[in-house]
Amino acid sequence: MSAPLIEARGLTILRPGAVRGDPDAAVLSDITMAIRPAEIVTVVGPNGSGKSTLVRALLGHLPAAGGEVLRQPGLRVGYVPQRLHMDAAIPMTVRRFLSLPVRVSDDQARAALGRTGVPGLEGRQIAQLSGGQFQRVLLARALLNDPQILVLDEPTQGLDQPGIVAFYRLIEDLRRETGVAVLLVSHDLLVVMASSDRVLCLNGHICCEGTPEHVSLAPEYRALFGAGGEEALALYRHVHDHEHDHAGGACDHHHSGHHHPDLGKEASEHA
Ligand SMILES: Nc1ncnc2c1ncn2[C@@H]1O[C@H](COP(=O)(O)OP(=O)(O)OP(=O)(O)O)[C@@H](O)[C@H]1O
Repeated sequence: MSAPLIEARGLTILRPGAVRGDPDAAVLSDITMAIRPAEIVTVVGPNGSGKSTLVRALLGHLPAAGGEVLRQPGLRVGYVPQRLHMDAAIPMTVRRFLSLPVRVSDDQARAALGRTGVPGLEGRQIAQLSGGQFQRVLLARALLNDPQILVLDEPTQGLDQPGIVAFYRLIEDLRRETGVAVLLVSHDLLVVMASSDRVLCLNGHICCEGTPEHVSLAPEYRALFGAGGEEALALYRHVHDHEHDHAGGACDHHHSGHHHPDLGKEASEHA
C-alpha cells in the first residue's frame, strides 16, 4: 500500500476561541484517517458535523489541539472551497480568474477548461456563468498546479441531479487518467458512494466508514437505486438523531434514511 498523501492521527480540533477542558470545545475528536494516491474518499455528515473543519485541518489551515496531521512534503493540492464569494459587481473574466492567484499561460487555461468540459469560456464573465459552469471553472483552476490530491468541499451544491452525476463522472475520469486522489465532502451520499473507495461518516468523530461496495450490497440501497436515481436522491437524507459526547469510541446509533414511501423498510442501515 502506498504512503498516505495526507493522514490524521487522533486529530482533535477545538472551536475558535474555545477553552481547553470545556466539554463542548471540540468540533472534531480523535479523527484517524488517511488518503492515498488515486483514492476517492468521501466525507458525509449532517450540517455542523465538522466536515469543512476536517478539510481545513487536513490542509493545515487550522491548528490541532490534539493528535496530528501529516502531509507528504511538497504535496500539491487542488482545493475547491465550499463557498467562494465572488462580488458580482466586480467584472472578472474566466481567463483572469484562472490566473488568480498564480498567473497561468493561455495554453494552460485553455487546456484546463477543455479538461473540465467547459472549453472556450475564457472571455465570459464569472458572474454570468451557470452553477454547473462555475463549478467546472473552479475545478479547472484547482487542476492548474497538477495536483496530487483534489479537495472538493460540497462541489455539487446547487446542481441538479444530471449535473451532479456529470460532475462526479468528470472526477472519476480525472482520477483514472492522472491518478489524482480525491477528498470529497458531500451530502449526496448515494450518488457519491458509487465512485468512492471509502466513505467516512462524520459527526464530531468518525461514526462509521466503509467501502461503497459494502453499502451497495444492502437491499435498501439497491431498492433506492432501483427506484430511479432522481427520486431516490431527492428523498434520501443521512440523519443523525442522537447526541454525541465527543468522547470518541464506538458509535452504536442508526444511520437512517428518508425514502420513498413505496420502498418500505428503513434505508441505508450500514453502520
Ligand atoms: N469560525 C468558526 N467560529 C465558530 N464556530 C465555528 C467556526 N467554524 C466552524 N464552527 C463550528 O464548528 C462546527 C462544525 O462546522 P463545519 O463548518 O466544519 O461543519 P460542516 O459539517 O462542514 O457543516 P455544513 O454541512 O453545514 O457545511 C459547527 O458547530 C460550527 O458552528
